[in-house]
Amino acid sequence: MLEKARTRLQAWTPRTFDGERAHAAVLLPLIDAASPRLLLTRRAAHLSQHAGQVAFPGGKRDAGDPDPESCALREAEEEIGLPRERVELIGRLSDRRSRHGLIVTPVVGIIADGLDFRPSPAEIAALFEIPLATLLTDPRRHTDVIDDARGRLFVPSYTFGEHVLWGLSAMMVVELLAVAEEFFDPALIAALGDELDELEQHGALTRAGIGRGHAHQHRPDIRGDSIRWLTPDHPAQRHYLMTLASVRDAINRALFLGLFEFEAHFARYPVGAFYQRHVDSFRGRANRIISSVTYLNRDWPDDGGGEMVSYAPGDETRELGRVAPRAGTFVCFLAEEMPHEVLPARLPRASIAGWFRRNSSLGSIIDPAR
Ligand SMILES: O=C(O)CCC(=O)C(=O)O
Ligand SMILES: [Fe+2]
Repeated sequence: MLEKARTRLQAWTPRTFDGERAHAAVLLPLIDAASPRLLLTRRAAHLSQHAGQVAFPGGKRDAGDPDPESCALREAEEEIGLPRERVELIGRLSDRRSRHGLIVTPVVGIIADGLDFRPSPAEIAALFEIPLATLLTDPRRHTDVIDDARGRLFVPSYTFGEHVLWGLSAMMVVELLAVAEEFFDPALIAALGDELDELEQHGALTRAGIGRGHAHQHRPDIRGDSIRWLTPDHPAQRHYLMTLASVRDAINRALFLGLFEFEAHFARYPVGAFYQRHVDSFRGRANRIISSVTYLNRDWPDDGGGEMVSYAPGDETRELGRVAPRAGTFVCFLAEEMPHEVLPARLPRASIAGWFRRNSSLGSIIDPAR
């Protein structure tokens, strides 16, 4: 598992705060064991900031720290007595802004099992470890709704005995799990890619349009992909639909969204094709609640283009982020909220776009599937 985490973190582009230097750093220590564990601390009760809270070892950058890694390693050495030469750094996660306005860069490191820590009583009240496998079951006790400069965030709060892991540290854990864990088996992604190739060779794709029912029209100036709806008749497609049904259940458990159905289509964007900025559902008019996209492109080059660009809900000019369409990458977002577009690609681009639906009719408007 850590082998994968290593390669996946290396390929990950964490978000940074534009033009702002990170002012603090923390170390997420991953203990190398058959079932890897994450090492956490509870800060001493008498500290001036974040007293008694669960956190990763770390702190503010010194003049002597050339980068966030040096800062995190120095702090970990001071706080828990972890010698820096015992840490194999494997990557960074996205910067986070603390409640006090501090920008924190998380760095991830692997350490051996059975190291002898020496927590500093001045700073640390307790050290504890949580298996990644436990965190992957999403054992949240509740969900905190946090309004942040980037929008509203739903952040899990986990309780482990007397320790509560929440806030910034929980966000870091969620990102680590999302990056390090391979959600889809690469063999499934490859099989889906092969099925799409085959459908294309048999002329089974149709040019995608925009609008539903009578309003449906082909507008290659707006979107240039060709599609085919997934069916459970093919093993790989069935497996994909079943996996997404488990995602639906997990989302319903955590967020009470009442998602009911899932529909998805393969999409092939020829070289140079794009999909202009749009939202996938119009507020109150339809029942697509969450959009999902899974990319199928093996060995996608850094300069391949074809990124999906997302924009801030309510401010379509503010870019939120870009996702390269690399095989196995999976994205999910609120269908009515988030404008997004597909940039032209240098190579044919393959994906599966899907929607979790709520089954409802609103007055006289009955929203049909598709
Ligand atoms: O392929 C993508 O990245 C997004 C596709 C999309 O926005 C859509 O099909 O509605
Ligand atoms: Fe879309």
